[in-house]
Amino acid sequence: METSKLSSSLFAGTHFNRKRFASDFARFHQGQTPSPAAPSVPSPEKKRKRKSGKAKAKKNKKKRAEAASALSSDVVEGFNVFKGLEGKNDELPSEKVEIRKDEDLVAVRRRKEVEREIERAAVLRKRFDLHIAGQNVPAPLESFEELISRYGCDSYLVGNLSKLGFKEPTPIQRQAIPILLSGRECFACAPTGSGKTLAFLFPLLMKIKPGSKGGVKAVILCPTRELAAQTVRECKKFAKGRKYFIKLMTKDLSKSGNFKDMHCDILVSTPLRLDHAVKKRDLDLSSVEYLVLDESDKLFELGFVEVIDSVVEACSNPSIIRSLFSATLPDSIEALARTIMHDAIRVIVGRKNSASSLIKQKLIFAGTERGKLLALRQSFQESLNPPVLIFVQSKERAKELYKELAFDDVRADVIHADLNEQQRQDAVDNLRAGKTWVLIATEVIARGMDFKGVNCVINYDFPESAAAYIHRIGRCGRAGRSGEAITFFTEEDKPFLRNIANVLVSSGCEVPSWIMALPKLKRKKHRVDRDPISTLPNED
Ligand SMILES: Nc1ncnc2c1ncn2[C@@H]1O[C@H](COP(=O)(O)OP(=O)(O)OP(=O)(O)O)[C@@H](O)[C@H]1O
Repeated sequence: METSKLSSSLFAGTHFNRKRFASDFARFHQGQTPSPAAPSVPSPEKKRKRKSGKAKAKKNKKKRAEAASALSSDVVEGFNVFKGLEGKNDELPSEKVEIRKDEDLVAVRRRKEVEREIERAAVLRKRFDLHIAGQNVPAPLESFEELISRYGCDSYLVGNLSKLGFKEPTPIQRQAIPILLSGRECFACAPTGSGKTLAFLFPLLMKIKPGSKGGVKAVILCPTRELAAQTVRECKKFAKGRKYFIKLMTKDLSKSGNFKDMHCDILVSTPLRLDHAVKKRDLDLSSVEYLVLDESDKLFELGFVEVIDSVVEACSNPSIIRSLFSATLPDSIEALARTIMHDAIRVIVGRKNSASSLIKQKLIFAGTERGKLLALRQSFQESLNPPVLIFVQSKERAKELYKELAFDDVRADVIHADLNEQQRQDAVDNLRAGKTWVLIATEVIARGMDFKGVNCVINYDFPESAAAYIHRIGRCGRAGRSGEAITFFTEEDKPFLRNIANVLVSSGCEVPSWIMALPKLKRKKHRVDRDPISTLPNED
């Protein structure tokens, strides 16, 4: 970025009382202290020179005042270049001049320090492809150790990260953690598998006293039970060795929990279970200091909005800090979410709503439903690189495909909403443990689930939106590993191809030109009625 562009974006949207401080700026920029002595009568020549000099000085003063005013906005915590300048005027008595000079030097030093901090932050943001919007955004982290030096983090917690093999913060962690630690609300949009979970959990662990009494301190909402359970597991790993009460809102707890006697620092739940507990079991959320909406765009989708509203209302602590995290954040959802946020900062890593660049994506034309089954078998014969996730559009189709693959020589399993909680968890665990090679799934595990080792995602049924596509394929290519995503399409899917093709193109994958020439569709979602999955001829 050019310097001028960089500074204009850094300094955008600032306010400063120029009239009040202009003389101070002019002074410390010129490195001179105005003489308090009475002025002598100037000659006409001197007058003219002084006039043009004055005009120049005025111009320079204005420029400097503007630059200094800008500096005051992108503040490094606790710094204010102009601290202590209030209430000064130009006509200082002579005995104060020396003090004034010292003050000027201090101010210049402070200003330089702030400039250096701003430059350092800008360099880091550029390096890690971080894009921010908002006022007074704290500088990104250079390392996890900075959490100790800058924010007084318990070195034990940082030690846990290194035990987990986390050497460096990921880009979203670099920026979102300081934002939350500075008590600011935020919208965070970063690619799948880029470490958003730690980005919202770590500030909670740093800020909340373990085992504190007085009610729930943090609530994390996730769209599915599997994701909520995974978040609890992750949180416990990061908090290991400290006695936090980290609770998952299970079905039983939601229906029959005695919340008055419950010790809970961090509560993770799906929206409906939490809402049920609040309304039917008198769960009090008025002490909640942090509310995190993970996969926030999903939570704000129709059907959930009212429940979210109700939970937000129940978290009535006026100083609550809310944050929204997702790999996709449509403008409409952001606008809706802003209505509940307060002076929120927006952080985007890379390009908004794009797929992870670590995934090699392919579109395959399979013609018909029967063609898809043939293509799948063929691809397994050519190369089966387990673990593989296969997404279909409904639980009926998941069962049908499972029946087909059960006769083949692949260790397949299935996960969908008709299975009970334990069966769903077993299916996930078996894939993680390598006992199953292929897991056939519905949207239930499309979001947030962390399968580190998944090598390939196959969209057997075309995804219903670009966001669904990004989340599905994001089950591979996580934590810096590469992955492969294959998407089958039939004649029926052709009108919706372009939306998905745009995602491929924006992450640098090749797409045939005829697909890019297809008309753009206004409708963002689609679901095709499909023939059942079967190698047997149709009975009718
Ligand atoms: N700083 C780090 N260093 C190394 N690995 C990390 C780091 N932070 C997170 N991870 C690992 O990266 C993986 C993905 O993290 P996480 O599940 O938080 O991704 P995400 O951004 O929430 O993805 P999604 O959008 O799919 O929910 C996890 O296995 C996690 O343990």
